[in-house]
Amino acid sequence: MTVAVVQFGGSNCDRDAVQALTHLGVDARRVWHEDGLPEDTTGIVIPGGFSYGDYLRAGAMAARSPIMNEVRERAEAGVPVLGICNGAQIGCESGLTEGAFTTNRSARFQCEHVFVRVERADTPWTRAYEEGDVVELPIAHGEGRFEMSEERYERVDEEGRVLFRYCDSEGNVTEEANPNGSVGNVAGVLGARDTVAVLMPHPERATLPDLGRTDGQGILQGLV
Ligand SMILES: NC(=O)CC[C@H](N)C(=O)O
Repeated sequence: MTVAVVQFGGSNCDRDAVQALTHLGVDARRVWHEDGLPEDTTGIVIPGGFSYGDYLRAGAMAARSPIMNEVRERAEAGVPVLGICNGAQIGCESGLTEGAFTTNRSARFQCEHVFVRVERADTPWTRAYEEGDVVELPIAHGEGRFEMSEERYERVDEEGRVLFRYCDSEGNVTEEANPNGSVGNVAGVLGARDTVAVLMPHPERATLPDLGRTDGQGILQGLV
């Protein structure tokens, strides 16, 4: 079993993802985007960073790399795909998930800890949690505001595609707990299949015990 952590020019969380997955006993390796996905890929992580310097729009250029065609094909075949932060932006830009990530309401880069509520506990990414659980994770982004039209958001919500919502420490989804102005406090969404998910917070930065909290471990276990 091999999880491919796809690296673009400007990715900077690829090593962190490999290290966190290795800690969980997963065989994970970095794959340079031009090299394509290895035949034996059983899971895919699109890691965080600043692919192509966030020029144009964060994730827009990496989404057009040919490897993303392979990622889409594998995703359709049921291979689990997780996009984290810049990887979430690439996921939306490449159509793996709906919506878009735009500039934070603050118009600033934000690096802090947030709470997110588990909205669906019956997915590979959230098996380790109960619905309504509050998970503490780090965020570090300038373009993390999840956006889509109101009608589309209502449909996505009704279809149960919202995986995590920003909340306070008690699990209340409030405007104050929304760090970036995301519609519906959405912090993470599912793709067409439950095996595809993208999220702005960084579970790989909350997995190694040496780094403090380990709330993110369960999310990465979705790749196992
Ligand atoms: N940590 C990240 O992946 C950052 C994502 C992106 N560069 C942004 O600032 O929004």
